[in-house]
Amino acid sequence: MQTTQTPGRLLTAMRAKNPLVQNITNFVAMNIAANVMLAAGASPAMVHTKEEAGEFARIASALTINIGTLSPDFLAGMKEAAKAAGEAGKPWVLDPVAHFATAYRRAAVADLMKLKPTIVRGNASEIIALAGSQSSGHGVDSGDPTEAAEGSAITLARQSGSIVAVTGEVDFVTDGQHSVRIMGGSALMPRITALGCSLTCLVGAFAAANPERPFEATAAALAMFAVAGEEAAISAAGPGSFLPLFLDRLATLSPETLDTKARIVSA
Ligand SMILES: Nc1ncnc2c1ncn2[C@@H]1O[C@H](COP(=O)(O)OP(=O)(O)O)[C@@H](O)[C@H]1O
Ligand SMILES: Cc1ncsc1CCOP(=O)(O)O
Ligand SMILES: [Mg+2]
Repeated sequence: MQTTQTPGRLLTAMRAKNPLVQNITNFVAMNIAANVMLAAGASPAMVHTKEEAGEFARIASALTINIGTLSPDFLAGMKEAAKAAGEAGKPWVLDPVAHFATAYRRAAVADLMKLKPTIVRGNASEIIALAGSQSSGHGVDSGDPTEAAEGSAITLARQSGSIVAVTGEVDFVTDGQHSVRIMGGSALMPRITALGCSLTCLVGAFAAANPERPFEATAAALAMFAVAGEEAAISAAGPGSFLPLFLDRLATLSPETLDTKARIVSA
C-alpha cells in the first residue's frame, strides 16, 4: 500500500533527482521550456534527430514529445524515442499540439498514440478532438473550456490507458477512473506562447522522479504552474513582465507553500 504523496513531496523528489528529461518539442517552445525546467529544478535536453533520439531516450529519466512544429525528421525521431522509452519502462508525455488541424498532424498523433504515452497533456480543444469529438480549436489555441473536455478526457484515458491532463482556466486530470480539478494560474498564461508546451515538459520531470505515480506527478506539476502563475500575476503588468516573474516563482516556490496553496479537488 502506497502512502499518500502531496504535491510538495513530489516537488521535493523532483528537485532531489534533478531528472534528465529529453524533450522533443517545437522551435517556439525550446528555449522557454528549457528555462521553465531549469527554474523548477529539472535538467532538460532538447534532442530530436532520429540518429540519436532513441539512444538518448535510454539514458534520460523521461521523455516528452510535442508536435508543434512537426517535420518528417522530427517525427522519425519521436517514434524512435517513444519506442526506446517504452522498452526501457521510462515515462513519456505526449503534447498533441493542434493535431486536428491537418491530415499530416492527425496521422502523426495517431501513430504516436499507438506507442502508448504514459501521459497526454493538451488544451481542451486538443483533448476533445483526440477523443473523436468536434472541437472549436483554432490552431494551437483552445476554443473550448476545460469543462467541455472532461468527458472526452475520461473516454480517451479509458481507450488509451494514458493519464490525460486538460489545461485551461481550470485544469483536469484523469486516469479514466479517478479525476481531479486544479484551480489557479492566471489569464495572462495563455497570452504567452509555449507555456502549455513548457508545462508538458515539467510533467515529464515530475513523472521522471515519481514514475510509480504518474497521476499524482501530473497533478503536482499542474499545481506548481497554477500556484506560481497565480503569484507571478500579482506583480505583473502584462504578459511581458509576467514571464520573468513566473520563472522566479517556479525557482523559489517551496514544497510547503505548494502544499498550502495548491487547490486540487476530486472531480
Ligand atoms: N484562463 C486561464 N486562467 C488561469 N490559468 C490558465 C488559463 N488559461 C491557461 N492557463 C494555464 O496556462 C497553462 C498552459 O495551459 P494552456 O494555455 O491550456 O495550454 P496550451 O498553451 O497548450 O493551450 C496551464 O498551467 C493552465 O492552467
Ligand atoms: C505558436 C506555435 N506554433 C506552433 S507550435 C507553437 C507553440 C504553441 O505553444 P502552446 O501550445 O504552449 O501555446
Ligand atoms: Mg499547447
